[in-house]
Amino acid sequence: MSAEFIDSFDVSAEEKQTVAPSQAIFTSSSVSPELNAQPSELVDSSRILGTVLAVQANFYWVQLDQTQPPDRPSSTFLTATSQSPIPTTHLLCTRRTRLKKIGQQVMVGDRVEIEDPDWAGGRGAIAQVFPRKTQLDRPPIANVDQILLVFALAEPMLDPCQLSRFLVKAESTGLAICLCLSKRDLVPLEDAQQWCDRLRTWGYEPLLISLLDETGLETVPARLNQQTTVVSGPSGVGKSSLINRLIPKADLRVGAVSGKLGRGRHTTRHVELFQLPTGGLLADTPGFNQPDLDCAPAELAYYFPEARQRLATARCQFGDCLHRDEPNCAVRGDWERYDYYLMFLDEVLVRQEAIDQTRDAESTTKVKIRGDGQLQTEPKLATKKYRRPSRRKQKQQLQDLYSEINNEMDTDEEDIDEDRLS
Ligand SMILES: Nc1nc2c(ncn2[C@@H]2O[C@H](COP(=O)(O)OP(=O)(O)OP(=O)(O)O)[C@@H](O)[C@H]2O)c(=O)[nH]1
Ligand SMILES: [Zn+2]
Repeated sequence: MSAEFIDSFDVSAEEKQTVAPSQAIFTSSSVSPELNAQPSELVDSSRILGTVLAVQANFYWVQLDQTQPPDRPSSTFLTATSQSPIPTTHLLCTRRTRLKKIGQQVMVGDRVEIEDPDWAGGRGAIAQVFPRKTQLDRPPIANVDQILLVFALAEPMLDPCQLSRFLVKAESTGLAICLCLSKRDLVPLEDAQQWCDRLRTWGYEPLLISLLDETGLETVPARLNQQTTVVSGPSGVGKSSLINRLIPKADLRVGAVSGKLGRGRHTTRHVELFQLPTGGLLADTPGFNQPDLDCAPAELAYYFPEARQRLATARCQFGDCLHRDEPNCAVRGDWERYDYYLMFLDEVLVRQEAIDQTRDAESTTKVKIRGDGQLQTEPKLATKKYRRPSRRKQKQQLQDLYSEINNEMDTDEEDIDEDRLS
């Protein structure tokens, strides 16, 4: 996002679209049918199409597909307010009232059509949001193709359980995953190679990089080319450093690893897509160390490539097998991460149970047996706290209030008398 975009609008911290570090990451939601009902992007050079790179309050920073309107010469325009040059590759847009009325949100990553461009002022209005291919809720980004998961080989130490947790969370989005092991310079080459071999048995082909001695960096752009990628990983693994290297314009702050836990400072706040020089878009996410696992217990096995592979070639005896101690289970076995599977399964089962209990407690109907023995569903009475008090109780409350006021008046009078005396 340009500095002008951030600086020209005085928005409060609450209004800015931010992702708190405590939030679970990679919550994806299914794409709404209304969105899919909208017209698609037709090839028509008279239409102004673009991608939303950043959102702040009610303004959208849109990168245009075409660098300038076809009927205008290539040039740079000045804004009336800042007098700083705004390239015609981007427009600062509002959302058409019609979209607001139908509740159409505009997210970072959305493909949009712009109307009424004010080329000199660098402004426009979003008239249409095209159907989303994918939608992440946390961080809120549309049309993401893949997740670049960065883990350091050291500082902070690579923990296979934590890595598995991030991988499961990333797998649950259904997006492609690119795993990157950073800080190669901090461990002997053999150790790094061992990690790569180990991760291959998990079903991943990691990139091995070091920003310090610049090894492996040439492998990264090819994996990001023409894709929209979200970078994720624990704090302090070098995500911001990597993005700054790939996109110097991004200028993300790099935090030093600090504290007993070897955690990095959390410096990443805005949800924003940066353009890769080679083509494609990249978003940073805040570093955090413990993503919540919130998938359904029955889905969990599918987020381990090793289990997925087993299920592709064999079937468990029971359709609802959770792959613990059920007979003739195709998943249970001596694969390295099976114990992590069991551990995460316990976690999602506990969570599921808590959700079920809340649902029962919040149920608004109750089942009654009628005189003729038939079951009948009827609405639950409001809880006591919302029931209207009885007349007797109301009268009692009034009397209490009356005597309370009388007592207070007596006390006040006594105080006044005392004042007079003193
Ligand atoms: N030795 C070594 N240090 C690195 C490398 N890459 C990054 N660092 C250092 O690691 C520390 C953390 O880097 P950041 O880029 O801030 O890490 P981050 O993942 O963005 O951290 P958060 O913003 O907390 O999520 C900084 O001190 C970097 O200089 C590397 O390849 N080798
Ligand atoms: Zn099974």
